[in-house]
Amino acid sequence: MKITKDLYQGSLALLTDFYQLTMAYAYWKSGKAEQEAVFNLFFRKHPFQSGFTIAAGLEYVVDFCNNFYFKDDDLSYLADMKNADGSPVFETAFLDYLKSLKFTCDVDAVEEGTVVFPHTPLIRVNGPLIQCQLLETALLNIINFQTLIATKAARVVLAAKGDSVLEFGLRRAQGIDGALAASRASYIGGCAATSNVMAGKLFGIPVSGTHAHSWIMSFDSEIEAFKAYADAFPEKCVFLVDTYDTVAGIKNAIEVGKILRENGKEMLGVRIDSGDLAYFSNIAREMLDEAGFPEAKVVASNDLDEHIITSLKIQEASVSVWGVGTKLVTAYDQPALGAVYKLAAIKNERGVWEPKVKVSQQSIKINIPGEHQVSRFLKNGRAVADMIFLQEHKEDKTSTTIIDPIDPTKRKRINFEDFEEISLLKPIFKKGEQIYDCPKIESIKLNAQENLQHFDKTHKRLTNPHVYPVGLEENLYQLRTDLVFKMKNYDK
Ligand SMILES: Nc1ncnc2c1ncn2[C@@H]1O[C@H](COP(=O)(O)OP(=O)(O)OP(=O)(O)O)[C@@H](O)[C@H]1O
Ligand SMILES: O=P(O)(O)OC[C@H]1O[C@H](OP(=O)(O)OP(=O)(O)O)[C@H](O)[C@@H]1O
Ligand SMILES: O=C(O)c1cccnc1
Ligand SMILES: [Mg+2]
Repeated sequence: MKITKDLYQGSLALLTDFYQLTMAYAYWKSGKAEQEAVFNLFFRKHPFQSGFTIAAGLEYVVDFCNNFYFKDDDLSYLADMKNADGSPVFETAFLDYLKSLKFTCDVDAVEEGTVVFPHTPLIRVNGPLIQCQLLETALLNIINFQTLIATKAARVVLAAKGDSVLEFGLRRAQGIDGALAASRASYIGGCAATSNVMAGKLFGIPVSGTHAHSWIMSFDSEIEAFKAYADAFPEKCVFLVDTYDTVAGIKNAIEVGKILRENGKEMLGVRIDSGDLAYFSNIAREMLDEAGFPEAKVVASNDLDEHIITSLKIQEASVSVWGVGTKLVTAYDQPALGAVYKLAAIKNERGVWEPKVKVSQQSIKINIPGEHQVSRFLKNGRAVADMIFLQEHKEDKTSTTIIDPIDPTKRKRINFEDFEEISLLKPIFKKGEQIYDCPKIESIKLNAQENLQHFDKTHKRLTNPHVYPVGLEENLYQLRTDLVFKMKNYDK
């Protein structure tokens, strides 16, 4: 689908921070607009203290880049902006330049659903400085949120250990767009369906659901409500049993289940939305089994997340479908992923690439200079390490050492012939032309599942996971160290 067309009616070029436009103007004014640059989008820490992150949002980025242009009304809005002295912020010649601006960047990115780690670029943009700069805010907005939610969903789904997880978040999501993007990302992360009908239509996600307490309350009795629902939806009966008394509710559900069966239909299950979910799900399971409904499912909901689901599993709750809303779509325990977008290299006036670093007191904030590639090494289908490197450093080598970007005492020797090597960054745009077909959401979801299977369970543990090694190829590590020393004047 065309996200900008269907959701936003056109270009999103103004979906940016004002400072991107002021920098763009100043780049143009100082003659730097067309200077070639490389920017990397990466995060520094997994969200939720997770041992892995699931990349998501690329289809939105592709659509954003394809529709990256300034409309006439965008330009008149900018033309009306005034400085304190009443003069225009942007001169007309610059606005004319923006009007004729065409997206001409190369974009390489990891595919949606890929398991990713701190420091590795999720997106690499190579092109005129002004364009690279103008993409920053929107790319971060898109990737930060969808990657965050896909990761949360993957954790919830891991906790559910093969049970279906339904995403019920729309009513508590962060606004309309937050809800839609969250439903999409939740599906990528492994949810089986969403309650969000518009997300179903826009993204091709399965839609499902049960019914609410209001349905029961609108009748004189619970059993009448169940019967009426069964009349309307004989194929889709999941009865919400906790409006008045959960045990009595399960009895009523069984009674109506028997009527359905007499008519050749099967009750799908019951939903419990309050109280002790371990206690009531076990009672429901026993009562359903005893009454001859072993196939009927027990659905649980009510402020669930991966930790409560894990606890309920440990308590041997008899839940087989989990409805998860608020804590999933709002990423309740960590509401933002902190991915950043940093200049990594720039071509100087003599046409020579210069790698760039931002020096920081905190070593985690020192970026990695240069135009990177990322390789994942697998042995017998199991991922063992990721390597960030510069192409020219790897050529002619049969082995190398990778070095942790934060703790140089952590190293790993890599003999290339011992591993299957996968290149994570795929070409998406070449000189502004899209050369990548965005996969269907089903294959993105499958990609996430297959990717996760490559990782040892110790990395997928929800608490205190084992850290997966990601390192800089030794020459890149040296380049970065030398550059930091140079910028800090340590060599003087
Ligand atoms: N056996 C259990 N072990 C751990 N957590 C549970 C268990 N049963 C329910 N929970 C969780 O405890 C919390 C209970 O919240 P709360 O007290 O607000 O719900 P409630 O009073 O049962 O329901 P409601 O207010 O919707 O009628 C929910 O997050 C729920 O998922
Ligand atoms: O709990 P969540 O993970 O967000 O899942 C969605 C919730 O939305 C519905 O009720 P709602 O919360 O609107 O009302 P209730 O809590 O009074 O049942 C549903 O019954 C779930 O409880
Ligand atoms: O279909 C449901 O059961 C549902 C949908 C949204 C929120 N809570 C529950
Ligand atoms: Mg609730």
